[in-house]
Amino acid sequence: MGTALIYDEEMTKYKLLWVDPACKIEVPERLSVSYEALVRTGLSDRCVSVPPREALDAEILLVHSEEYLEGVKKTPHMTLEDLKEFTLQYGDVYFHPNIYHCAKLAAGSALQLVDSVMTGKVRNGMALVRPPGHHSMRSAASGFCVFNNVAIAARYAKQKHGAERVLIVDWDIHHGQGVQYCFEDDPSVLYFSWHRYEHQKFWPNLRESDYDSVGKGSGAGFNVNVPWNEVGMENSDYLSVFCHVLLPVAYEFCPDLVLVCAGFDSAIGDPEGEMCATPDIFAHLTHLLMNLAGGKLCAVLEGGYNLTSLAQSVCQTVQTLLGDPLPQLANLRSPCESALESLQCVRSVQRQYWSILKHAADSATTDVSTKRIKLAKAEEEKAETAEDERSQEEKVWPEPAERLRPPVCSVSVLPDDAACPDGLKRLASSKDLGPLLVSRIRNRSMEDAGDADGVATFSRLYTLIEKMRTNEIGNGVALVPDVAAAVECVVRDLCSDLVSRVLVVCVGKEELNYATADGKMLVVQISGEDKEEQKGKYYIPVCLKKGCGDTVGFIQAVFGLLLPLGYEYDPGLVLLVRVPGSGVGDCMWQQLIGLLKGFAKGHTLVLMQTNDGACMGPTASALLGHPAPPLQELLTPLPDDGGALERMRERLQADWKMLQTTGEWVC
Ligand SMILES: CC(O)(O)CCCCCNCCCN
Ligand SMILES: [Zn+2]
Repeated sequence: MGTALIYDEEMTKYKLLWVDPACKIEVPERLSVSYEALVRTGLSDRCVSVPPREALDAEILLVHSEEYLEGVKKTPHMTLEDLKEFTLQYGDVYFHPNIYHCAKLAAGSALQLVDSVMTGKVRNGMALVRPPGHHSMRSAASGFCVFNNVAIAARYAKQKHGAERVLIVDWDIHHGQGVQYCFEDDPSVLYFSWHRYEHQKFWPNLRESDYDSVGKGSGAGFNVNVPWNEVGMENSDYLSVFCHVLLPVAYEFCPDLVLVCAGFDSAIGDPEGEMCATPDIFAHLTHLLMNLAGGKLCAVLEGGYNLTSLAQSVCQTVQTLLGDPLPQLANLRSPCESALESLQCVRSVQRQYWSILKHAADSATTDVSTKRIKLAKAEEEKAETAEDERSQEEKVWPEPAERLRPPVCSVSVLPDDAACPDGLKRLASSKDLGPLLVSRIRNRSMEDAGDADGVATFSRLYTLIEKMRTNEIGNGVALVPDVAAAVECVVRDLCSDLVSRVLVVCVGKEELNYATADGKMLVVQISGEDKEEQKGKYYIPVCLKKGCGDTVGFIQAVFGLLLPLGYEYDPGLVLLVRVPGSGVGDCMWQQLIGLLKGFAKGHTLVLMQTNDGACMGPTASALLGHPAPPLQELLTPLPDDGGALERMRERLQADWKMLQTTGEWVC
């Protein structure tokens, strides 16, 4: 299934008609440069073009009041003076004779996108719209927004398509207060927003944008705010919040549909955000959401005012929606102190609502005086570096790397009598390994590798790994007689001269404890076995008391440990090993394969035991990029699992900074 793209140049036909410093950044070129970039890169041709439509009154009234709509309806006939007068009643927004028409098209575009995705016409999609929507409220325009496009889309998805749970992810750098107000008492819509806040000093300067606004009444826990109290946030800060807050909660929420308030003013170079995350981060943010809701994801443009980073970020997002390999995020740094403090505050306030966060460090015992002193200290430090004097130095960043699709997506290495799953190509050709490697293979591993087909298997694996390295092949799955022996052979003999860092993810209890101390491989083993302490930095046994069948425990391990480790380690290849009898469910297995594609440009080699072939179907489906089916409602985790994982994370974070979730300050 394809990716929808909704765009119409009509939405470029309104602009600021008078002087207003607060609004001058919201220009028509935002839309045209974004679309032109998609055309120039060939991405628009690969999308399913879906036309926008005007939202109907009834649809707008799903969120807005009659009197507000009636007022906006009058603007096309207003004189310039009337338009200015009408505008004065709202903040940081402007009206234009054509903005009502464009606002209906923007909202209608979001609805067209929801229809296309919910009816299965496409898998996912993006709507390039203006005016944006997430600040507009029931009876007020705000922050360049007239109608709340995404809020209307969420209500519409529930009413028309029977969606029961809708997740709204707002990665725009401003707080979408309009969305928060709309759903704060509604447990069927989970609103997540991060936003520049600076302790309420940044627009819209609302007390209710802070982390302790968790929703009201039955909606408590279904509003998640992550305030950024400093500028300059980077890729690692964004990924930490996704791994340690949004994704665990989103998986527990188990939405039927994901809507993204896709604002790109959170990217480097934007005058509003003043952040430092690079455009390719949106490839990963999009990817990390694509296995929720069976892949049903609708991204609707909100902000983004640096035309260069906006266009690049839009392309990164659409290219990921199309299923292309992800860019490698090089040299991630540690989340900064301020981000860690926000992370800790959010997790501690949300832990009472989300069992998956149950064991987050509890800093509810806020020592206000300490915090006040520290804040005062921070303020005076900040005063010294008087922000306004700080030169708005031109930010520069590298153009995102090209993301080439390999000619062959997925291959299989199978015994001759095993059927090749549809969609996969059977790797027949096997490189002549030469006597040295053959002898190493023979004497290293088990007896049956010694026989002809054993060596043939390994020579095919070598070929496969080599072709992944040259990006001729995306990923692959191999059935081998004995996975434990095969892993050792692959890592020690085949990868050693082909790949610099191999992330080995082992699901099940096989003894794999030969992690090299030199960091050439990182082994994360998830099993039900209570392992002795981990050996060194590069062998991390994760024990799930209820075994790998425990969905919540597994999700906690994936997001709390595996993904942050993987991002920090930045492997050139992922080796995913399925040990027979691990008990991991097919859905979880497919989710895992889907998520691990975010590493090593999607070069994953799955090793399974020949007698485990029953799982070949789901494995092939996930390797081919089909969205993993939603996990069934997540059950509450056994207390000890969560606690054990938290303790393990705290122990490991000295070595692995992406595992940190607490700052030195209490919040
Ligand atoms: C969609 C959006 O969230 O990007 C809209 C942001 C509105 C910002 C209003 N203040 C602007 C102050 C100018 N320095
Ligand atoms: Zn914004």
